[in-house]
Amino acid sequence: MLWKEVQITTTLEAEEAVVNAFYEAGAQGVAIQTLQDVLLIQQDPKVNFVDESLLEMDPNVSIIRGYFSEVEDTEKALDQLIAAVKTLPACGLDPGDCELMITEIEEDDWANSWKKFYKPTKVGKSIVIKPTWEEYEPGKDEIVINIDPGMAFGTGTHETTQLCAIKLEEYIKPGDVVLDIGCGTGVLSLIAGKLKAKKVIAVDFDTLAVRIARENAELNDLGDMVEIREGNLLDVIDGEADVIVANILAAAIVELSGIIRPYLKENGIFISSGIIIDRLVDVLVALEEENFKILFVQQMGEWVGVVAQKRD
Ligand SMILES: C[S@@+](CC[C@H](N)C(=O)[O-])C[C@H]1O[C@@H](n2cnc3c(N)ncnc32)[C@H](O)[C@@H]1O
Repeated sequence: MLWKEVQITTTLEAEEAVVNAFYEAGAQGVAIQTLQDVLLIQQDPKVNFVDESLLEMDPNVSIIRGYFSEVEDTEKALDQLIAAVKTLPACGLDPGDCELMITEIEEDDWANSWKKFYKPTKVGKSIVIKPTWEEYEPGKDEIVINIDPGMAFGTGTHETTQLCAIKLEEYIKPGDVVLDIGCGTGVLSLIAGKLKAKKVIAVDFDTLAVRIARENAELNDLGDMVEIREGNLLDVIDGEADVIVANILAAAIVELSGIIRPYLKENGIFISSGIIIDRLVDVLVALEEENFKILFVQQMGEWVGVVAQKRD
């Protein structure tokens, strides 16, 4: 179905009034974009990529986009919208230049527009994480992971994923048993599989992530070796692993630290991330209380990755 996207660039003070004008003119949906919002989105751990050019936005400007379906009389809607915006100065609001842009978009393009920002990403020495729809010619010794993230976290572009991936590359030995707690798209499990782990068990409590991770395992011919289970943290795990990786939030890493020992072999490695720098101390204290030796701490942006080893 075709949609008309009508964009008006206005001032922060006129933002609310312009949004109202959009709705009164019959817009089916309205999206607001300000520099403030972009900065907030960038800090959200569930968002993997932000178009860098958005960070150059004027901080005093608000871009409002309204969406009109083809069944509406868009000409009439536009006239009504423009008339409403023109009344704003009389109400004491300065709407600025009100630059207007109208674009026709396919509904499908709208839903998939984020895909153009997701490109193959090289992580560590040999890992390349690539979206399924991009072509990539691997170099010698490169390991390519194909990912279709759908709505799950884990494109490989986020600092926390990369912190874990780099350490998996360093610590996994052929034949290892690996657990991936909070697997999202399954990206870390697939890396472990391609690094020749013997068995990988991945867990997520999000049903959608579990489905997407299973699809990605099949896509990478790792369906037999990487097993995806739905559940909370270690609830659906039995047995011991050589390496456990968990890219969740600090609170979950602290909780895991207290229950993880029985699931790790002697001298086993626990790689964790998703830890915002302010919570690093809590994680380190929790690990030390459980007699883990801290082998490595690395920061990327405001995120930290920690590698710890189980001691007797
Ligand atoms: C930050 S994402 C990491 C995804 C992927 N492992 C990566 O590194 O890109 C965290 C994932 O953990 C899952 N998660 C959060 N809390 C969990 C819990 N208590 N038990 C299982 N999964 C959890 C979320 O659903 C999400 O998919």
